[in-house]
Amino acid sequence: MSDATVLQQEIAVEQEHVDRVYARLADLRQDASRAEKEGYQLAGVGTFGALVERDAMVYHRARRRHALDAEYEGLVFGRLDLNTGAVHYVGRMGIRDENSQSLVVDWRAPAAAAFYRATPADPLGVIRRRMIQSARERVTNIEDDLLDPEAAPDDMRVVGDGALLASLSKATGTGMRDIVATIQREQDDAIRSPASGVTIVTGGPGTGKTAVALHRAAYLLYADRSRFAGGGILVVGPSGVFVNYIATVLPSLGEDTATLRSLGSLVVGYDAVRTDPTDVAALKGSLRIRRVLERASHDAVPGGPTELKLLYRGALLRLDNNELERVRRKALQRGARRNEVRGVGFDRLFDALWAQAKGSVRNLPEKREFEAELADRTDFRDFLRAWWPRLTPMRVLRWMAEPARLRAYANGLLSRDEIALLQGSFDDLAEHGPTIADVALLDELDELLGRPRQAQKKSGNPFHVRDGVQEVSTFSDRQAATRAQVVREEDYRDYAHVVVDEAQDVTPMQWRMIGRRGQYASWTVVGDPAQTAWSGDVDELDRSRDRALGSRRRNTYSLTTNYRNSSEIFAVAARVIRTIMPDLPLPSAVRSTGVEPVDLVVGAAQLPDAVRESAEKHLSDVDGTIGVITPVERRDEMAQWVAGLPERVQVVTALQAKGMEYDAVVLVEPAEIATDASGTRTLYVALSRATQRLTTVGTRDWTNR
Ligand SMILES: Nc1ncnc2c1ncn2[C@@H]1O[C@H](COP(=O)(O)OP(=O)(O)OP(=O)(O)O)[C@@H](O)[C@H]1O
Repeated sequence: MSDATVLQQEIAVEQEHVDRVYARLADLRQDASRAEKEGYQLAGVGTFGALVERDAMVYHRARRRHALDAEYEGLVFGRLDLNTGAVHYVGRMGIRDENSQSLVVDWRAPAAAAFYRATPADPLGVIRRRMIQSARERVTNIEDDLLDPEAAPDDMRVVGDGALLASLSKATGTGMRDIVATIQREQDDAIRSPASGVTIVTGGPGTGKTAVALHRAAYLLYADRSRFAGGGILVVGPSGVFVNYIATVLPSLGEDTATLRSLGSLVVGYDAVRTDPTDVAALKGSLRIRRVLERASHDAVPGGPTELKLLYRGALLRLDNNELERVRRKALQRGARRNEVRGVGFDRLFDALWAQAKGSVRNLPEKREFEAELADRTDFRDFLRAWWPRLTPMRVLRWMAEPARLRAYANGLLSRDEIALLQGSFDDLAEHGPTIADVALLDELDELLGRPRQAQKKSGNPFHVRDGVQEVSTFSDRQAATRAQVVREEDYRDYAHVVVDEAQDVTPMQWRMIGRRGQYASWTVVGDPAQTAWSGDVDELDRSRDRALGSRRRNTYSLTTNYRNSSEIFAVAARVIRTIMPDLPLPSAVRSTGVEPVDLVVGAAQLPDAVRESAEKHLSDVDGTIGVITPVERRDEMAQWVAGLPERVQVVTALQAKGMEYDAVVLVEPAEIATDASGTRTLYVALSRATQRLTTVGTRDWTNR
């Protein structure tokens, strides 16, 4: 029998099982819809109990239907034939038949672990591992690994060679795909690492760190749903572009309890995309800026009153600037937070006025009455508001735009050159909002200023809009929601798990910002030190990370295979990083396309055409996305050069390219990116984004660096 015939026969065998699974899925879906409809009909009964029941039913069934729909495509992707004679199918969700027999095991269940972990050396009871590829409900291909030939029955057939490679050669879409069907063993170790403590995953470009981090989030939700869905999972990535790219992975895993944020949007109310020049970003990211902010948070309000004059029962009470300063300083002693100790400041002001009044006012009433009389006066209240207003972090950060203030706050903490570097970097705050680095400063100021105590606001709507079940709003749902903690206040901070992706680029100040949101969390931290753009103090960076992670137990994993780049493309990236890190262990790229990257050096006048033509060429070379990666300063001009090309062509800066992946990349002016060691690491990142094709275009030769 030919190989092709055997394959067709085996496909037919699997198709039979897959048909059963989809038939069962259709039944379950119908059940869910019916129950949902019945739930709505209960409304007609009109009793309170019926309404409560209705909403609970509708809510749960709608969720169930949503889950069934989300996992439709490629639902069954694996089969294990065990030496006990048992057969397990592995898929995106667990499904049982009407007799509660398992038709598919959820990929995260212990019974599915062998699918990812079994090797010929350690088959874990698996004789044959089969990967089943399908399009919608049709099985299209099968790839087998025979792990324990000695135990294999004579009639067992083994087909195919390389499901992983087939999956890696598929075109890249605009969003990241899940890898549940082809998770490799070293990745699976990290995904199933213990739920508590800190899981640290390192590895070179394309080794699946992001994929592992996200699948780990899905695994944790499966392994201990009440803990992780209840507390929530925070996923932090470097940029908005990146967060959009990975946003598609978690819903496809059926999870809706993860909050995805970029470093510029972690603080409520901000969605920063602007970047500072590298040296400014390093300064703003360094812990030394904290003391500068602390001074600002205690300073007098610009334009605030410099004296207090009150005519009281015929006598003039007067506090000059020195006196006012003394009162303010005293109230702000020992790290007091300005917005929280307003009352203390006011009390001290009353004390100072009282002391004066005692010497100059006849018929002075009791101190209490004296205070009440003053507190009733509009002129006095106006003074208090101007002298000690409630300050927002943004208002204080804007003070730093004033050179004299910045110099005063930074005096003795930053060098002259550093102060000069910062000068001007806060000028655009009012008009353009904060930069990504500023957001961590705003969070720090929020901490330093504190917040006035407020009555707890009741939320009108207990549900996030996210899962589309807005209609549930009864008492029972609210209770259920509270149990599941679907309700999270806007500035929620008590996450059960925090995932930090591209951790090598998180600055010390940003670690503080993230740490505030993960005080009770377990953590997954993934990154690659060789890809960092950080140009500041490395020890300080390590210390801040350690402080955020605390003394929790750490489990460290390293990934060694680059699944993204063709070996031809990664060879170019590897050459670049070797120039500054000759001994760095690099991952091995498993896939060769036989196509060498192209390097073009052209005159400045030809650059726009060369970029556009390269992008056009790649449009015909590949089916998926094409990234045009540019130095930060050239972003806008590049967008013009490629204007009008299909949406598959996306312009990003070298910094925005962090974590991203494209089928083809046109990298513009590499020499302008690699101006120093940090720039060389950024160039390494940019060069390792493409799966199939890479063209570098510039006006200068950059290869002999
Ligand atoms: N086991 C796997 N099966 C199939 N594809 C995989 C596997 N592991 C990783 N990939 C794919 O390899 C590519 C790179 O993965 P990912 O982005 O997670 O790597 P990374 O280590 O975070 O990369 P970088 O550090 O360069 O940003 C993705 O397209 C991912 O889907």
